Amino acid sequence: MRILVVGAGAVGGYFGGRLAEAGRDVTFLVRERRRQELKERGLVIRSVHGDWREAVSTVVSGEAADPFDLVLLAVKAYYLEASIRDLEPYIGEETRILPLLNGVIHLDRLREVFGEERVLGGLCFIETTLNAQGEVEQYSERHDLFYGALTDGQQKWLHRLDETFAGVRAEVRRSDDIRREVWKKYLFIATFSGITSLMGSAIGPVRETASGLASLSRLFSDIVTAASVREPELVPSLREEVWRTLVELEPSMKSSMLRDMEKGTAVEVDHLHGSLLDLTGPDTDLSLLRAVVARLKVYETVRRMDK
Ligand SMILES: NC(=O)C1=CN([C@@H]2O[C@H](COP(=O)(O)OP(=O)(O)OC[C@H]3O[C@@H](n4cnc5c(N)ncnc54)[C@H](OP(=O)(O)O)[C@@H]3O)[C@@H](O)[C@H]2O)C=CC1
Ligand SMILES: CC(C)(CO)C(=O)C(=O)O
Repeated sequence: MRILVVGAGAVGGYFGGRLAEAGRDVTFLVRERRRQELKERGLVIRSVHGDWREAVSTVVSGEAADPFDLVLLAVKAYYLEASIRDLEPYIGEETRILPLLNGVIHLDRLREVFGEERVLGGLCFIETTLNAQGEVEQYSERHDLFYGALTDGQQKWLHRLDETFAGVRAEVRRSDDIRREVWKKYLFIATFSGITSLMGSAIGPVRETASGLASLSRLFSDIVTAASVREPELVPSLREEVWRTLVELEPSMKSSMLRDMEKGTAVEVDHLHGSLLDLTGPDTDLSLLRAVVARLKVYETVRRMDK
């Protein structure tokens, strides 16, 4: 199986690195700056599960390569359109794309561009970031990746993924209902990234403060209300389970969005939170969700003004 990992960042670098570590045939689609970094230092993973450093194969869009069997897509949502253009030459008739982005609307877009059969369902739970040296740093234990079929036709293809991930140093699981898992993660991450970014804090202190906990609860309720417009049966059925996850999270846990804000990089506000507001009209009372969008938009404005 020839694998193309699009984005050698916090997520792609980690799971792509673990696949390469297990001897799989992995190439990273990168841009020029990242290629230089990887050339000089190799791909470096610093993790509670064991560090790893190795030279990796890279391709920069435009360079010739045969179509790949599997594309692991791990870019931020604001680079989705550019990455679609960049990876198009490497997609063949039999290629399957496994996206690991948070959220859901990228799936609509990928299916529109590449066709429903090519796009699998996927997601991950991992707390990683790229440090100033371009190394993947992992902060907590979880390194879980879920994949599954979004169409009946994809079911027969999944055994190839089972084989590909066998023996890889990560918790990789096939899901029989990946759509449910993707939405569960979306409700969770929209709330978790929203509240930690709004409060500028890990989750523990938010829950420890009465008004912080009330805001967390209100934001979750707003997100469930908005998401239910699109998925009226599935979303309410996930409510209890996702809330339990939010109240049981390790107190020190921060979202990747908050980490991005601490680094001063862009945030996936339109993809994760704005798209939820788009599902409802302007009169729907979603005050906490609107406050999160406003906070993140102001952050983006300040970034632009500082440049
Ligand atoms: N980090 C985390 O802990 C988690 C993140 N996620 C989700 O995973 C997704 C990826 O996030 P994350 O890995 O943190 O993001 P990062 O910014 O760390 O990594 C994304 C990488 O993609 C590269 N990239 C972007 N566009 C292209 C392109 N056209 N061609 C080649 N490379 C490209 C960027 O490279 P360049 O340097 O050139 O810009 C960057 O290295 C997001 O949707 C995020 O929400 C999900 C779970 C956990
Ligand atoms: C919460 C976490 C770390 C779990 O994967 C995540 O998805 C994110 O912060 O983007």
